[in-house]
Amino acid sequence: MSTTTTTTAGTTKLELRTALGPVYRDVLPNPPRDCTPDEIPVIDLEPMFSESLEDRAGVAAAIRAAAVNNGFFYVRNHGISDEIIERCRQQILRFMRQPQALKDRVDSHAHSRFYNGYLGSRRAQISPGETADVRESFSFRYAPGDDPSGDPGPLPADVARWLRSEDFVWAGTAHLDGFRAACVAYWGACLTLARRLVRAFALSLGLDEAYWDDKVTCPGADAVFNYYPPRSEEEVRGGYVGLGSHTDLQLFTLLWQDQVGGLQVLTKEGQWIRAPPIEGTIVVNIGDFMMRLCNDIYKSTVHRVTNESTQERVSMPFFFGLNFNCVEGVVPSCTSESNPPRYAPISCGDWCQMRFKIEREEFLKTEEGKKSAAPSAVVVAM
Ligand SMILES: O=C(O)CCC(=O)C(=O)O
Ligand SMILES: [Fe+2]
Repeated sequence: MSTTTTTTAGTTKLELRTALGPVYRDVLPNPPRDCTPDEIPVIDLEPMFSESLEDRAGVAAAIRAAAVNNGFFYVRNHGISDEIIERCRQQILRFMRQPQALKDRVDSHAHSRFYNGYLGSRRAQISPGETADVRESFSFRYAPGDDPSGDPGPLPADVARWLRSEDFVWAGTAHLDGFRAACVAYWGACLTLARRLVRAFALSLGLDEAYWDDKVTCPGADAVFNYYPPRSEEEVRGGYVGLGSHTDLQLFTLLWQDQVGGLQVLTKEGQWIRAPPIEGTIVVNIGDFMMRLCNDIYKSTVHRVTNESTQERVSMPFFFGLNFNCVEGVVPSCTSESNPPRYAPISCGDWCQMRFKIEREEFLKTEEGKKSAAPSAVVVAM
């Protein structure tokens, strides 16, 4: 590949935020280019739903190959219907196109204890060395009453204390007929798919398929609906990003994106590659917690988004992890006497909380962040 011949002299350092403090990556000076099918393959999930273990093992092997490489792949035949996706996308557009005051009813800074609700454009900055994010988002989390596998019923206290859903997100959007139902239907379909996929991941790591089954009963299942408006002239001139460079936090992310494009992935070599929309697919990428559990065999890969088009862009990631109370260390199949665990066990909940907190606290110290501390009733002029 031509990128490997570039000398290190022209590289730049990219600072990334992690739960444990900053880490750095070298980035080549080459402009972003399209990915090749080897770099971000398309995996057909049809055989994952087969009765035959051999079929399922084939999918697991394909996942492993992608996960050790760039940690990103597309899946098709994933089982989430076009109707569920389209209804959700339409409702997100409807929510985002409302007057600012209506969106601020569910403002995250003002109302949420757990980073749920609405975040306006330039109200967060995921990457410390880039700009605030020109992205609006609406987030909600696992609620037992909405679980597509059925309400798990009364939860033990150590599980219940980790529940992160908040009703204000639905109370403040109740005027949008069908909004909640469409969001929850998409979220539920993602959760069902993720619980299947986590079995394929277990198989891919040489574990029993059921290895994590009882640890995903009340899981990290965070929907974050992203809306990237076309950037203003000023934002284009200022080199504003849509969503700055970052890694995802949990086991893996399911990411539906519309046809506008803008997602980029940083390869091991330090080359930005575009992950263009492919109709009928969902992007899957490895998160930091999975990388910990498999002792770095699978890669939690840096990615970023900028909407360079003149259209609105919608993406609908779903972040999937273990039950937040589960304290999990490196899995047995990824460690040996000669390859000891690099990471201490930690709960998925603590892991996520650490980074969300750092991100919010650091942002509130920036100039743009200080404006977010304004009372929610005040629409702050940008
Ligand atoms: O919008 C996208 O394509 C990616 C979003 C993303 O990376 C995230 O929300 O973590
Ligand atoms: Fe992401």
